[in-house]
Amino acid sequence: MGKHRQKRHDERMTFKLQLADGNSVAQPVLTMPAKDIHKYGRGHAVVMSGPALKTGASRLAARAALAVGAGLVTLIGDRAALDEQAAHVTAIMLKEFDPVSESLDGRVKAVAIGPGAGVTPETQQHVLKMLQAHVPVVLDADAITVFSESSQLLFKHLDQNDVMTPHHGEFSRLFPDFADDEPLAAACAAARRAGCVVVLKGPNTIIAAPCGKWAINRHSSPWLATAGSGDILTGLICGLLAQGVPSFDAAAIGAWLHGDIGIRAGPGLTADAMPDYIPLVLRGCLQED
Ligand SMILES: NC(=O)C1=CN([C@@H]2O[C@H](COP(=O)(O)OP(=O)(O)OC[C@H]3O[C@@H](n4cnc5c(N)ncnc54)[C@H](O)[C@@H]3O)[C@@H](O)[C@H]2O)[C@@H](O)CC1
Ligand SMILES: Nc1ncnc2c1ncn2[C@@H]1O[C@H](COP(=O)(O)OP(=O)(O)O)[C@@H](O)[C@H]1O
Repeated sequence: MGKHRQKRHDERMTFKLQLADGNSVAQPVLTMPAKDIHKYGRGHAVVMSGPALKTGASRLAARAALAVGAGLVTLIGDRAALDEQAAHVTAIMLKEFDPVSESLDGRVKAVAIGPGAGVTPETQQHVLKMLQAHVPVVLDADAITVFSESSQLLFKHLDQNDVMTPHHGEFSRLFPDFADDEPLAAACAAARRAGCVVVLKGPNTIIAAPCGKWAINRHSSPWLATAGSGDILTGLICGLLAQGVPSFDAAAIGAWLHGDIGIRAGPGLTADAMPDYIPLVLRGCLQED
């Protein structure tokens, strides 16, 4: 394992993954946080903003990370991007930050990068820099595509605490030799090769770990096929990781919660509206003493 990881605190873990029939993701159990918890105890998540005029996708991810329970969420990026973000967010914090020359605050517990990032050399640099930090990283969208021609470089920096969330198009670019395989076999082979958790998205979403463990989330709805829906999933997983949920469980629970949003909301669902369903979805999972 290349990266130093922070010790996970079981008392901080309020989400429990449940599997039915061996590998089907079932409704997770959410327990109340400790009475004396504070926001840093619930975890600080960081989402890398896309550049100006491409900030929407990262904002969706940040909103989902906060709503799923991270105690604090910060969008990081350049000044022009943050000026745009500032017109839209309130509870989410903003920090001007250059991942190449600066390091993350030691209290950050999870990072998401890729939504709206752009397929550019800068995105590749930013991803590699984030992967050198001490925290789990969720890679989505352009953070995956940008390594189409240099997948080995990416795989060298990933470990089992990281999660990547490709749709089939992104998957085919990074794993062209598995792209035509049956999805379960493809996702498992990809996780082994990449050395991280792979979430192969679709009507059924497959979650595969490098150790061979896998699960399928069938709890979903075609209303989720809407622009920005995957950015919400990225934020959910990042927010769960920030709360100390282990990466495989965070990916599987995130997929179930995402599906539940689609089922509850139904027709007319847009990604903008998805974070508003998260409290309802979480209440459905809550086990009160
Ligand atoms: N509100 C926003 O600002 C949004 C920004 N987005 C960003 O837009 C950029 C491009 O992302 P896209 O995902 O649209 O495009 P991609 O750059 O991944 O390419 C889409 C191409 O992949 C193919 N493909 C194959 N299988 C697919 C599948 N299962 N789902 C989707 N496409 C598939 C499509 O046919 C299409 O030609 C990313 O940076 C993304 O984060 C999107 O997330 C949508 C919302
Ligand atoms: N037909 C479908 N049924 C169920 N879920 C779907 C369907 N189509 C897409 N989804 C889900 O919606 C999300 C779409 O993500 P993605 O393709 O990355 O879109 P975007 O880049 O616009 O955010 C994924 O989580 C995927 O599993």
